[in-house]
Amino acid sequence: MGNTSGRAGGGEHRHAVRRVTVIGTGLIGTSIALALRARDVDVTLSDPDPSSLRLACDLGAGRPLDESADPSAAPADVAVVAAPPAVVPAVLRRAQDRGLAHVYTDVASVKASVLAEAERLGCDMATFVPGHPMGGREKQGPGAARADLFLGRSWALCPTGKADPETVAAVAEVARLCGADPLVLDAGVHDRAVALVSHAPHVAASAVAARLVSGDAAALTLAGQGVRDVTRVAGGDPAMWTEILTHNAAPVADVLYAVAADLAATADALRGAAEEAGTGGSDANTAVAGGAAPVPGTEGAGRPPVGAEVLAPVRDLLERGRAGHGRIPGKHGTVRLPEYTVIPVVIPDEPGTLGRLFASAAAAGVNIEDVRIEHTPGLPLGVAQLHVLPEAVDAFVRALAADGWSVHPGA
Ligand SMILES: NC(=O)c1ccc[n+]([C@@H]2O[C@H](COP(=O)([O-])OP(=O)(O)OC[C@H]3O[C@@H](n4cnc5c(N)ncnc54)[C@H](O)[C@@H]3O)[C@@H](O)[C@H]2O)c1
Ligand SMILES: O=C(O)C(=O)C[C@]1(C(=O)O)C=C[C@@H](O)C=C1
Repeated sequence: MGNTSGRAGGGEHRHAVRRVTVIGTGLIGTSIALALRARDVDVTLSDPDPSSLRLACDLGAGRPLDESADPSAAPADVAVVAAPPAVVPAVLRRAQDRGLAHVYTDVASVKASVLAEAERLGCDMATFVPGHPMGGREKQGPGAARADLFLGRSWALCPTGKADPETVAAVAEVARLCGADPLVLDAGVHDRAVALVSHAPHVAASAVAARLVSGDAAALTLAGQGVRDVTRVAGGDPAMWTEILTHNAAPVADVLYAVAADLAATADALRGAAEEAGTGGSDANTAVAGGAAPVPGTEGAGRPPVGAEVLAPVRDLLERGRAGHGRIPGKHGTVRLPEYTVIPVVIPDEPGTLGRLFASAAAAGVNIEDVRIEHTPGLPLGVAQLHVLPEAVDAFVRALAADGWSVHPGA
């Protein structure tokens, strides 16, 4: 990105942010509000969907904005518009007209189109600093919100040049209060960057996941962590993602053509290898249902190995893939998240099991910080992966074992 980007002033222009209004209490708005509440910021909330607003308030994300009062009498320091990209400019314009805050930002996943429309609608660009926190989930709504969603993540800020440094500093402070690292960059540069690191990967994940729709049930039973990792984001909301992709269409298309070319070259090479090895078949489900097929490039089938030059494009993609993966900065940047120890517990797949397990934890005085359940369809057992603080592990394992649980520390 050369000199078109930079970390937002690290203290030079620190701005005290004490009152924030969040407009749109879905996943991102509520996560921001929860993070700000944890730093004692006074947060007011607004959403056209009363059930989202109520749930956000019940989660402790803030109190409802009094829509009947005149907000310009006591404007918030910052208003955060956390609505879908297409409505952000109109919501911003209305918030500015009402005088809700001194400074405004948004969180939309695309920036150039939002900026252009905000200008077209006559929004005040001197008080608007477009933003995009690079943390999220494949779930929607306030129920999925987490105060730690942005810890150690970059938070893009794309000021137009009309906003003064104090205004940019106020929004950078919101990002910092959420535990993120603000990064100032041009909107077009931002959109090309997220096409590469977020939007095209989302489409690629969906393309892989879409193959599973017609996948044989027997094949899906073999799903392990690999396919879960590769397709996690494909669980996102299709309506929201269609909007995001449409707003960043050209940069995403560029990346997808390159991905498609790599996939096509790899498929051609593998088809060539299969033909050379005389194994020909092309249906993944047939391969699973019909037993083991000879692996091209090995001597196992009693045929000569497939030539290295036939497989060169495959190897080349795998090498470049590993190199690209290695360039992704550490998941949480320089921020250290609490380290939890994972305690696997084998649990029967029957009603009430988790309740009893949590009751055992509570009786032992141990807080379960997070829980994941691994469960193979059709099996009567699953594994609950309980995340606890390291200092609680010994007492916890003893207590669970004493209660008769099949507990497997270190497994
Ligand atoms: N989901 C992610 O991982 C992620 C990450 C970073 C940024 N974003 C961006 O955050 C924004 C919100 O996404 P989300 O995932 O929180 O979606 P969400 O569906 O969880 O929440 C969107 C909220 O906006 C509200 N809303 C709709 N129209 C509105 C309007 N006119 N005025 C005010 N509120 C309105 C909805 O009622 C809903 O509560 C989007 O712009 C998205 O691009 C999403
Ligand atoms: O982690 C996820 O689930 C996300 O999809 C988050 C993610 C991303 O691609 O990193 C998705 C869209 C956003 O605009 C920002 C972040």
